[in-house]
Amino acid sequence: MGRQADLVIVGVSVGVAIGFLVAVCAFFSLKWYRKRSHLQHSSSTRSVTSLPIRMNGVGTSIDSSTSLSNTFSFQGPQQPPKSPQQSRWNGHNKDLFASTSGILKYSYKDVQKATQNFTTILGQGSFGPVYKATMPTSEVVAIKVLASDSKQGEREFQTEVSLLGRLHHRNLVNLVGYCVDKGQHMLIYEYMSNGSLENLLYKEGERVFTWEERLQVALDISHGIEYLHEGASPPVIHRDLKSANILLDNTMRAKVADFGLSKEVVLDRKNSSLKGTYGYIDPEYMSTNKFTKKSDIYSFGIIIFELITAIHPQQNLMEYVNLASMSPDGVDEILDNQLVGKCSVEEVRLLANIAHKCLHKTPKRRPQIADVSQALSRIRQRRLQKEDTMSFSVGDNSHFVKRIEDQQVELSSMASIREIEQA
Ligand SMILES: Nc1ncnc2c1ncn2[C@@H]1O[C@H](COP(=O)(O)OP(=O)(O)OP(=O)(O)O)[C@@H](O)[C@H]1O
Repeated sequence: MGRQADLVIVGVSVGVAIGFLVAVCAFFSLKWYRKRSHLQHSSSTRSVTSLPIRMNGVGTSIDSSTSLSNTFSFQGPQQPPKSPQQSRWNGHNKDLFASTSGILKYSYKDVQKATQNFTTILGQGSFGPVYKATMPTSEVVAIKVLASDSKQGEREFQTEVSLLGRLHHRNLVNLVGYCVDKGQHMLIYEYMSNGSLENLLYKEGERVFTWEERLQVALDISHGIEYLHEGASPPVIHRDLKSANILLDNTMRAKVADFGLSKEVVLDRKNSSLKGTYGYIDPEYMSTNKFTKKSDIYSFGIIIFELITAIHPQQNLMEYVNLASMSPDGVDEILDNQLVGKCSVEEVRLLANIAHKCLHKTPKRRPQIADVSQALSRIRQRRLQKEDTMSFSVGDNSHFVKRIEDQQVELSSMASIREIEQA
């Protein structure tokens, strides 16, 4: 009986011990499971909702669900080689593109707020409206909203984002951000407070546009194109150079805008396969359908004549130019009224001569953009030298005036000495 009681006690103790062990194991397993599932949850939340990135010194976050990863691939020279860790995070590479190219990605909400719910319209282009906006970084920008029903617009949007990510020059309008959210595609550019060259030349009531400013604008455009043709790798042909695509900043320095957004030309209300804008298109391109750098040079020649004459290419500019070219001083007759008597006729003729070369019928005989820049620089240097000579001669006169004044002082003091002696 006593032995039986011992056995029961041992059995109960073993049972209690096993039960305790099982309970302890269950407790720790539960704790470990909870910890693990929490970690998994937080890491998946991070990768699905937002990626914190830092660009241009500004911290921001990108919504990975709206990344461009599924729509196009980017292979710019500035993209750093992928690290093994990056390759594993394949789904987020395009967000890294946004950070490496320095172009910020904004949400629809950000843009809506920055444009005061799209009420600050600057103008309407063929791709959609453009709004003025102040971003959370307090930078003032221009936001181009691409029409959502335009398939071509979407393709061009992708082209421009990838292009501009690698193109930076002081004479190009910088892309500073973009938004692809809620079915909308928007491009965010630096704000150019003096608007387009087209508005400056043709809108009534715009400020006086001096000859010196026009020469500088021509040189700025030339440098912008030079960067596209000679500096970018691979080279970029603009395809839609026109005064509406030249924008001016607060100091009246010009920048080339809208590369990557060239659109098809509408002829007889039908889209042709040609790209560009009526009045600026190289006739050689119209007949061969081959667009080269020299077609951009042609369009630039037209812009130079706009600067000289303030006649719009869609208002028979070329007819006036051809008529004027029949006599050596013909260009004086078509000079913008604002400039008459306020600029050097010699300089006008030199500039017209450059424009004529750009418009040569045979593309091969048109100058390269670097030659155009040089020729424009020479006109400006010439003017600066002239100004120097003039200021030197003005300086000489003042020297003579000073000497005469000194002599007068000397004479009068001599006279007063004589008066004293006589007294
Ligand atoms: N970065 C900018 N800063 C200030 N204003 C701008 C900027 N970009 C465009 N605008 C203005 O917005 C208007 C529309 O510009 P947009 O580039 O869309 O069309 P466009 O070049 O005039 O015509 P198209 O689309 O037919 O080429 C123009 O009046 C232009 O001056």
